[in-house]
Formats: sequence, structure tokens, C-alpha cells
Amino acid sequence: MPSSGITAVDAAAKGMKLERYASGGALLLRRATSAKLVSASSHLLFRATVLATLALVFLFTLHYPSLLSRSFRLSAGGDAAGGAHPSSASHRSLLMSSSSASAAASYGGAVWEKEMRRSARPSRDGGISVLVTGAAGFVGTHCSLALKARGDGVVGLDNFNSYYDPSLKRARQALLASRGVVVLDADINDGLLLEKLFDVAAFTHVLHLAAQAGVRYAMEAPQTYVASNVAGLVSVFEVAAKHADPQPAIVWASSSSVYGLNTDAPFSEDHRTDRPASLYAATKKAGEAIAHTYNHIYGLSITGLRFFTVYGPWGRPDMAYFFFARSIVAGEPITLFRAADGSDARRDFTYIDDVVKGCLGALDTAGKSTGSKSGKKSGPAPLRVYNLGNTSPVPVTRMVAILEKLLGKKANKRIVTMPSNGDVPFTHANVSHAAHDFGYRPTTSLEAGLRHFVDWFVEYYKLDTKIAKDARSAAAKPAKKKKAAAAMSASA
Ligand SMILES: O=C(O)[C@H]1O[C@H](OP(=O)(O)OP(=O)(O)OC[C@H]2O[C@@H](n3ccc(=O)[nH]c3=O)[C@H](O)[C@@H]2O)[C@H](O)[C@@H](O)[C@@H]1O
Repeated sequence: MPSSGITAVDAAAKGMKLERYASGGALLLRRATSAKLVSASSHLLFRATVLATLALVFLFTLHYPSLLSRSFRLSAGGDAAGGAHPSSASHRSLLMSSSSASAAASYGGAVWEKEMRRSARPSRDGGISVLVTGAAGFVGTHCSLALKARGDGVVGLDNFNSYYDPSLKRARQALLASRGVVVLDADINDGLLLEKLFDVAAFTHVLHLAAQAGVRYAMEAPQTYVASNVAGLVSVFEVAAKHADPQPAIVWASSSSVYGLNTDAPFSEDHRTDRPASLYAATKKAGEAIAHTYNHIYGLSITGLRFFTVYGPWGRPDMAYFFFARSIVAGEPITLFRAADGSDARRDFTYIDDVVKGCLGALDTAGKSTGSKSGKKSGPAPLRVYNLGNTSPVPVTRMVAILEKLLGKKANKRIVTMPSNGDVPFTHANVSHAAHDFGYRPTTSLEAGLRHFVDWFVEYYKLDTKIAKDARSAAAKPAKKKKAAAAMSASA
């Protein structure tokens, strides 16, 4: 840019010299003024270009901060939830407005359709064909891998938003691609794309896991919860009810947080869920009510799964076990919440492999939808909701002690009374319905599950120092039996 500015000024000066020899005084003055003007406007143009470029760089940085910091940082930094996500202003809008471009416009053609059909096609007799939303998410990745491994067809979609490090989602996408599962870069609010997908592949099931997760972040970015967990859910139900032919059965992710201020324990599906403590919980509860409507009017077979604090390898960096591990390694402080009565907060931490078995069990027993595109339904369709928990709550302080042992390093703990930010002091699942209907039986202790997580964590982030290795083998020694059991469950 600067060089073209200088050239323009030189040319103007040369022109002025020629005029001076050819003309009289008045003309000379006019030329001199116009040369000054040219020079001044060239400078102005140059400055305007620089300013416009800076403004564009600033806007780009604001909207896509993740592209400038792709690598995972050990620094916990950020907010109370672990600094895993940027401010709400940096979120790509999750709700597709009428002016937003649909990914349907960029996806299509014979090659693309062939690829979708290949990915969606089961490789075993009697296999199912599943559209997995949020497929590059934590639970979505594990479920997609498990479905593919047993011979089912899977097409995934994910909007790769920057709630937490998108490079982790891209790495999960690459892992799925290596197993033959396509994950499209698309949003659940993009109804046109969903319709196109159902036109191309006859999905028998939808495993709808795309959502705005995180309990405490709902205070920072409330609208993203409504956009994903309410509008997005309706978008999926709409296409499944009114466009898909035949209608698929839908299994979707609700949350243990719907129990909110419920004090009866263990939490059973029959307990009250009308006192959510966070907007996140309220949107999940709203989802359960919306599911009732689509089942009632359109005959969609719908199963909601209430997940209880799911953890494990390839997990979510916004969750406490993950960012605590990160902070312990980095030598940074962690904040532990204590309930108002002085007791430790407790969670029914549930290992990912157990949850995957629950998800597949729910898909296998879903039962058919009974409606059709024409709006008629042949009879009532299944409407189910299940807890998928571990049935044994553990104090968060205990979870930290296990991490310390596995990482060979003490945490720098700060203990505070739980702020009123949507958190609940205690969760505990009764899973008897899931056990009865599809044999759900969690088998992984928190010690065994966290060992698998830490193994993955140190390898993925290349932290596999001698100290970490020694710490993990020392931590493994006293629990040989448990390790063997966990290895079996991890290979499921
Ligand atoms: O089970 C569920 O329904 C929910 O489980 C998790 O929510 P949460 O259990 O709050 O998980 P974390 O954010 O990982 O918190 C775990 C525990 O650590 C505690 N915590 C969290 C953050 C912190 O800085 N300090 C701290 O002590 C919390 O109070 C909680 O007891 C997920 O984030 C939700 O998406 C999911 O729906």
C-alpha cells in the first residue's frame, strides 16, 4: 500500500514541473494547488486503507478468536468455569436467521450425496442409520465411534462453535473421518440442510446431542442456550416430523440438571423437575416439554436421556475435572465449591463408556414413530425419559484427590461457598428404569475412569513427562483388580 501512495505523489510532482515550463503564472498556481490536492488525497487514501484494514482485522479477531489461539493453553486463566470459552460476544450466532446462508447451498452434488449415503449406510444386517448432531462433541464422538464400530451407518453434524477450543472438536472430527464417519460443518437451526440430509439418506434414527452445555455459563450467554437447546431442538423435531419420510426415532440429550432443587434422592424420573436452578436446566426441561408436544401431535418416537456429569477421554475442557487437571499441571489455583451447609459438593460422575452403552441401548429400544409427512399418525408413539448416571455420588474434593495422585502433583485449592450461579450441591441417579428397559448398568468407578482420562490428557497435550508416568503407574498399583475391570469397560 505505501509504495503505490508514493508513486502517485511522484507522478503528480512530475506533471506540475512540465506545466511550469509550458504555461504562465496563473496556470502554474492552479497546477501547484491541484498537485497538492492529489498529494493530500493520496495520503488520505493511504491512511483510510490502513484504517479499514485495521478495522477488518479487529472485527475478524472479535468474531474468530479461536483461529488466533488454536493451541490448548495450560493456563487456566479466564472465568470461574475454567476460562475455556470466550465471551458471549464472540459466539457465532447459533440461531440461523432468514438472512443467514444455509449450508445446504454449499453442500450438494452427486459426489457429496454419494459420500453421505456411504457414511449413512449400515455395514451389518439389521444395522441402523443414525444422524448424530453434535457429533464432534464429547458424547457425540464416542457414540458415533461405537455405532460405526458395531456396523451402523452414521452421518454427523456439528457447528464447531468456540464455546471451548474448536481445535479439539476438529481433532475429534479427524478421528471420526479415519473411521469412515463424515461430520458436516453445519448448524441444527439450518432446517434446509437437515431436509436435504433426509432427502439423501433414509435415517432410521436421530441421536440429537448438539446443545449449549455448561450450567454456570448460562448466566453469561443466556441467548445461546435458547438458540441451541430450544430453537435448535424444535428445528430437529420439525424436520423429523414434517419432512423425513419415514419419520425417524429420536434420542436426545436432556440433563440431570432438570432435577434442580429436588431434594429427594436418589433422583428418579418420577421426581419433580419443575424447579430448575439454572437457565441451562430450564432449557433442558423446556426440551422435555417440547418433546411431549411433538410426540403427541406428530407421533414422533422420542427418548430423552438425563446425563449425570459425564467425563472421560476426549472430554469437555469447560468441565471441572478437565480444567482442574489443567490447572494442577500448570501449578495454578483451583476453586472448590462447598454447599451452604458446609458439606462438599457431590456429583454422580458417570464414565463416558457407560453413557455410550446407555445411548446405544436407548436407540436400539426406541420403537418406531407413528406419524407421516401428511400429518396423520397411526397411533401413539413411544415417549420416554431415562437417567443415565453412575448411582454413586462422589465429593468433588475426592475427585481432586484422585487427579492429584494421577498427575503426581498437589492442587493449589481455594475453597469457597457455592455462589448462586445455577449450580446444585448434589446429584445422584436412580437408573432402575434404564436398567429394566435396556440393561443399563454403569461399571466404571471414578478412580478407573479418571485414570483413562489422565492417560488421554497427558498424551493429547503431550505432557507425558516422566513424573506423570511415574505418578500414574504408582496410582495404578494398589488397584490392580479395578484397573482390569476398567480396561474391559474402556474397550467397549
Ligand atoms: O449432569 C449434568 O446434567 C451436567 O453435568 C455437568 O455439569 P456439572 O455437574 O455442574 O459439572 P462441572 O461443571 O464439571 O462441575 C462439577 C462439580 O465441580 C464443582 N465445581 C465446578 C467448577 C469450579 O470452579 N469449582 C467447583 O467446585 C461444581 O460445583 C460441581 O459440583 C455439565 O457441564 C452439564 O453440561 C451437564 O448437563
